[in-house]
Amino acid sequence: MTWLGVTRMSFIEYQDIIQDGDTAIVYLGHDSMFPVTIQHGSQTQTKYGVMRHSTDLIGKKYGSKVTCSKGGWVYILYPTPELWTMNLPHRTQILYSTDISLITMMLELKPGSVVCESGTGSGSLSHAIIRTVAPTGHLYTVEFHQQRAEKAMEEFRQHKVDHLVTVKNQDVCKSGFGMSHIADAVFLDIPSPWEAIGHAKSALKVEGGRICSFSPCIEQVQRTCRALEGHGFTEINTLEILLRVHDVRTIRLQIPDLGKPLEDQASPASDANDAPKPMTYSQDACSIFKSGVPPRETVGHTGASTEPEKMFQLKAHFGTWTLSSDQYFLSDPWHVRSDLANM
Ligand SMILES: C[S@@+](CC[C@H](N)C(=O)[O-])C[C@H]1O[C@@H](n2cnc3c(N)ncnc32)[C@H](O)[C@@H]1O
Repeated sequence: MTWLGVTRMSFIEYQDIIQDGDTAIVYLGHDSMFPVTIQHGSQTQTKYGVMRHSTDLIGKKYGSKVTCSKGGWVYILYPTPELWTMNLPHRTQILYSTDISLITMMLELKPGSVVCESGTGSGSLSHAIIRTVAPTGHLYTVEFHQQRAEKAMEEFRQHKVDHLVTVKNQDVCKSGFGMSHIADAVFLDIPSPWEAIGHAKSALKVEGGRICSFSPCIEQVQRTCRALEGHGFTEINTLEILLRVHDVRTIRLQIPDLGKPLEDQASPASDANDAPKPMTYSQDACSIFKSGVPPRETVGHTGASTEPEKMFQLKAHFGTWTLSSDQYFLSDPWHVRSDLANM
């Protein structure tokens, strides 16, 4: 993409040099980052002092260590969908990268895929989908809250991915996605997904489309599963993904004293009548190991709440269906479901 003769930053193509108009991520540490729009003449305050965009940022390489006015330093990072998810302005609850990775895999998204999504929310998942389906695929995302739809479109333009996404401001349960039989995949993150299953089916391609609906409550999951079954979806699964981060610890273990090696012993036979001796350990000799220790407790949710005390149980469920003329088949082509035929 070109702008005034130079390549402009885009969330789907890496660019080396920080330029006026870019969205960059200011990295102060693993738990301390924020996004900034680079602008000639602007400045950004950090706890390490001020950064002047014209002199400290524009023209520098992404990944550079930038020293602020009080002497401390930060890194300026190129924005990826993962970094955006960690730093975006929240207008709603959002999906995080753990769930996004499972959703991307189970929906079999790839470059060229056509995807329908609702609701757009804060655009966290949308950015990841757009990066995956680029450069030839497309995301159609439906959001019934007007300001959220407008803000998402503005961000897609700013991030130079607007040619890969269409935002529609409508109620997906009433008006659907506004297309028929072209989507490879549909994703739902709305309070009443069961009301949108019929529209999702109409949007999906005639054979082999996949759908995923993400819900925090098991009652929502049950209603959606029933709706999926009723509309002829097959292979319906309910999945939960739990992230287990291992702490790396350094452990010192004493080395047991195993005696002399056999070849150094005068005569192995001389020890034959000796009773077994208790294991002894050398006082000084230790081996140092690195060990991965799993957490004692695993947080039972990975999305829908950023506050640990609000622990929702999250379920994502997936269904695939294939349709051939007037009959529905399971994905095993030998097995025709007679109860779904003629639906
Ligand atoms: C939890 S947020 C989605 C977050 C999004 N997945 C993300 O990662 O940023 C749910 C969104 O769905 C929208 N929504 C709820 N019901 C809807 C409907 N029937 N049609 C369209 N949008 C709807 C809400 O306005 C809200 O913005």
